[in-house]
Amino acid sequence: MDAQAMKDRIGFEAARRVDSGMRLGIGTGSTAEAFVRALAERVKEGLRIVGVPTSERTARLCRDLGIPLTTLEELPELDLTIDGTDEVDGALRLIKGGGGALLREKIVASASARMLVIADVTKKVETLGAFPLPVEINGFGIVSTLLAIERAAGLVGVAGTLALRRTGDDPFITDGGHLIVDASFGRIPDPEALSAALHAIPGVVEHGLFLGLASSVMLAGPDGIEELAAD
Ligand SMILES: O=C(CO)[C@H](O)[C@H](O)COP(=O)(O)O
Repeated sequence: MDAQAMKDRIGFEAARRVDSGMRLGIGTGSTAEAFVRALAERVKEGLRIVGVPTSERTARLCRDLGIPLTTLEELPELDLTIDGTDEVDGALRLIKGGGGALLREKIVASASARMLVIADVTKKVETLGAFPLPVEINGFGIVSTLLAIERAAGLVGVAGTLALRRTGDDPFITDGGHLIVDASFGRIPDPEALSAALHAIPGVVEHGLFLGLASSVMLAGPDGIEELAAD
């Protein structure tokens, strides 16, 4: 099964977990898009849901496919968020933000009673950190913020290069108008400590460590779907 077929399979399975009447957070990325396409088919067949998208990109796709949308202002509490991930460990801790939507993704997941994560098996890791950690930062005082990130990381035993994310020659700008720094720390032995250290930096808007948010994870592989659930 090729990569797209695995995404389509997991997207289809995730869409089956959605019940009529649900208030749904809708994730961002290629796996989330496969879910959106499968969800749209169910909506056409009569499934009644209302979704809150985690990015402008997802909002556009949902609108094109006829999925009813609202905002968190209108609907501040959701039943379920379904989203992809860049990495997941055995404790269901995630690194997200490869698509640059981590801030809205985290706000939406935090407003949801449950978060179902969908991915292919290659995203499962022993220890988080092979995927560079996206850190969303304010545009003011970037150099000071980068130095503070380096210092904070050092205090919790990680180090590595920081790269400002770009789109061509220009900095990548998030839906919230911020910048993203991709931090290649390698192995992150204590994600909770790193999360707290990054949150203490004023220029850091949010980071891509999603800790204690995922309730379950469905991983598609060549032999079928593996499911991991929080204790
Ligand atoms: O966090 C994300 C976007 O900010 C995505 O969910 C993550 O990057 C996974 O994307 P894909 O399904 O395309 O591999």
